[in-house]
Amino acid sequence: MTSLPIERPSAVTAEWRDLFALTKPRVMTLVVFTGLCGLLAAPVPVHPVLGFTAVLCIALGAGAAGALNQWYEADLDKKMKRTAGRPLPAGRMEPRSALHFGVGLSAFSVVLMDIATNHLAAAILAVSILFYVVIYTVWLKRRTAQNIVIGGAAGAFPPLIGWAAATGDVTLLPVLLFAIIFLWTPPHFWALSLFVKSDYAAAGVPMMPVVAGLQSTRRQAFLYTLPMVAAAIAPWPLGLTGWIYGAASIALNALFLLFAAAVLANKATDPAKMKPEKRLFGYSVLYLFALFGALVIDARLIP
Ligand code: HEM
Ligand SMILES: CC(C)=CCC/C(C)=C/CC/C(C)=C/COP(=O)(O)OP(=O)(O)O
Repeated sequence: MTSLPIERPSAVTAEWRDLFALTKPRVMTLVVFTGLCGLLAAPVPVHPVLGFTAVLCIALGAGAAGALNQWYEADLDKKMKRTAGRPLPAGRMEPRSALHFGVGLSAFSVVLMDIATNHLAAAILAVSILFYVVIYTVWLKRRTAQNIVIGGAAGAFPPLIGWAAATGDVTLLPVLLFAIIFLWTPPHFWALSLFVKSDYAAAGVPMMPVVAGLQSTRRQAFLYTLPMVAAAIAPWPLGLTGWIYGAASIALNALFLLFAAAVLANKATDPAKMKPEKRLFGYSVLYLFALFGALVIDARLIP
């Protein structure tokens, strides 16, 4: 019997795959989606080529920031099960290549955004990259359990960038979109950190459950959920959106509150018994996709 030849990826394919992995593609889908929604929710017609270029710049900038984050924290990533297989800790890539890739792509995304749209959008993109790399990764992540509260602001900028790219300015609605993601980040991340606490403890990263304990983290995640719900519903009573967004946001936020309350009520210390935490984390991702999707449907369907 003849055996079939095993297909191995060529070295070149494997290198491209690692460069792509350096951009944290799964997490960045939501970053890019919220940026796209900020652009589409703006009350101005946007030329498709310009819109596409703006969203591409957000994707490139976010990916570049992800690469710089991985360049800086390869030592931490090596100590955690979830991240040990990344290109740098696994030794499949030279740190210098990741640094050049991250710096080059950051500069390219900001310059292209500036040429294609306007100074404001390019400036906010540059601030987001710097915020994630310098404020979060270099400064706060290893120093304080408030790292993701302050540093997490980086991930809240994309809708502002999209809106600014379309209109050249920033008004109340995009500021509320920023606030929603800013307040969403603690329940999103702390839900996850509750059931991967041991990973962070092993790496010596002062994430909230490691520093303040499980119950305090559950309480704080719930406390951020309350203003998040208010910020997420506010655009409708303020007259900034129509009823489609209003109805969707009430339903989505009611469910978020319910899941966050279930986490608050859970007293488990064993990750195997943290179903409510896993559910809240999974739902947090779905929630943001659905909320921003509803915003665009509302903005485009209701004149
Ligand atoms: C500092 C703030 C944040 C931290 C520390 C954080 C951390 C994490 C971690 C550790 C994961 C799971 C593992 C992974 O796929 O790498 C994750 C998943 C995810 N995060 Fe966040 N996150 C933050 C903010 C955000 C923001 C602002 C967004 C987008 C708006 C986002 C979108 C996602 C998505 C879509 C996933 C699921 C990825 C998948 O399916 O694998 N995160 N986050
Ligand atoms: C436009 C632009 C520049 C956007 C930036 C997007 C941004 C800040 C996203 C934050 C989400 C993210 C990848 C968190 C991971 O935290 P971590 O680095 O602690 O996670 P890890 O443990 O998986 O490395």
